[in-house]
Amino acid sequence: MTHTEGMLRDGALENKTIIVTGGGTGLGKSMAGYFLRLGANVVICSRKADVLANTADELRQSTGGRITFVACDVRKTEEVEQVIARAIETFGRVDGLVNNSAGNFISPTERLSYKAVDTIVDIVLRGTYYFTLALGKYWIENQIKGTVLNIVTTYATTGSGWVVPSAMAKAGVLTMTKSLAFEWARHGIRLNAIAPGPFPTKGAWDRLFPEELARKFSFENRIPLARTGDHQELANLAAYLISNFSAYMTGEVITLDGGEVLSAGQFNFLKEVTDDQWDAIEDQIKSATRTGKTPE
Ligand SMILES: CCCCC/C=C/C(=O)SCCNC(=O)CCNC(=O)[C@H](O)C(C)(C)COP(=O)(O)OP(=O)(O)OC[C@H]1O[C@@H](n2cnc3c(N)ncnc32)[C@H](O)[C@@H]1OP(=O)(O)O
Ligand SMILES: NC(=O)C1=CN([C@@H]2O[C@H](COP(=O)(O)OP(=O)(O)OC[C@H]3O[C@@H](n4cnc5c(N)ncnc54)[C@H](OP(=O)(O)O)[C@@H]3O)[C@@H](O)[C@H]2O)C=CC1
Repeated sequence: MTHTEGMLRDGALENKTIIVTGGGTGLGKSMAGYFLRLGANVVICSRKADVLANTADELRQSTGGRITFVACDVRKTEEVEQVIARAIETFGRVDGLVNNSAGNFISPTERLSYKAVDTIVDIVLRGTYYFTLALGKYWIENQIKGTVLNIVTTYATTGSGWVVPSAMAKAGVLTMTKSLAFEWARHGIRLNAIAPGPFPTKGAWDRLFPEELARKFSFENRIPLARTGDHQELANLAAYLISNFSAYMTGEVITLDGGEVLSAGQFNFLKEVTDDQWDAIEDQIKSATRTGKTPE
């Protein structure tokens, strides 16, 4: 068994219909593909119909699963409602939602126009609460115990410079996850989140690690487990959180980042100390302890 293999048993998502926003590319496509392999019906949506059509064809062929797509800008409530209506029309009902669509790019915040900030916040935060609200109403009205999975970031909790609109919006999504998890628990609706570390995708890499930067900063040095994530690792966790296996979990955010977020640990700079230096340090500390002892 390796981390690049599917984790859940065959049929784990049978009879579930799951909407994956931003499912035409990157991590959304990988999650959609794995959900199909586990027997789910999948609806992918995003702005680019041609990208969605190609992904739907590819995944249908590779998995033999049932998938459809609807073009939708998650910032437009009418389009969000159309996706849900189409999903119900095609598959009879909706059981799960993965809020995965996002926009992001690195920039010094003082260089941003109001519109640039609005663009990111609207895709990430507004898009997520539009979809969640629309489906939540449908689930409550139809007594369906739906499940929401929100894809956030580790900096939704820590904050981060140079991606401030994304950080503000993802933090809002995380707070919504926890708040609604409590409020809607009485309807059997669960909400959880994943905070991924770096998982190579074209969308993220083009906007966050342009060549100029990629040459300078290596993930091997920054990430304790010395690698980026594999899409299947994220898909495994996503499938678990959307499945009935996680029925007792709600309001949780799970970090999947090879330990990257732990770099804030106050003594982690000691990573640079060699074994010889540790010998000397140990002697110094023990000697200071001895001389500091009260004489008998
Ligand atoms: C490894 C750790 C990962 C960390 C976490 C990762 C989080 C992620 O979210 S990665 C996912 C990244 N994927 C995407 O962003 C895909 C979708 N993105 C896009 O389509 C564009 O990048 C978009 C977000 C800018 C939206 O495109 P569009 O709706 O076409 O918007 P405009 O091109 O019209 O731009 C709107 C506004 O923003 C200004 N702007 C755009 N890029 C930049 C930039 N690089 N620097 C500064 N400003 C930028 C643009 O100029 C527009 O503003 P105005 O000029 O005032 O009109
Ligand atoms: N890759 C990584 O290392 C990390 C990613 N993440 C998160 O993972 C998720 C997926 O990112 P990733 O796969 O890397 O990047 P992608 O760029 O591949 O995915 C983003 C998706 O969002 C869609 N999208 C953008 N704007 C809109 C909109 N207005 N309406 C509907 N859909 C929209 C895009 O499709 P289209 O252009 O067709 O609209 C695209 O499919 C995001 O939530 C991201 O924040 C978090 C941490 C790390």
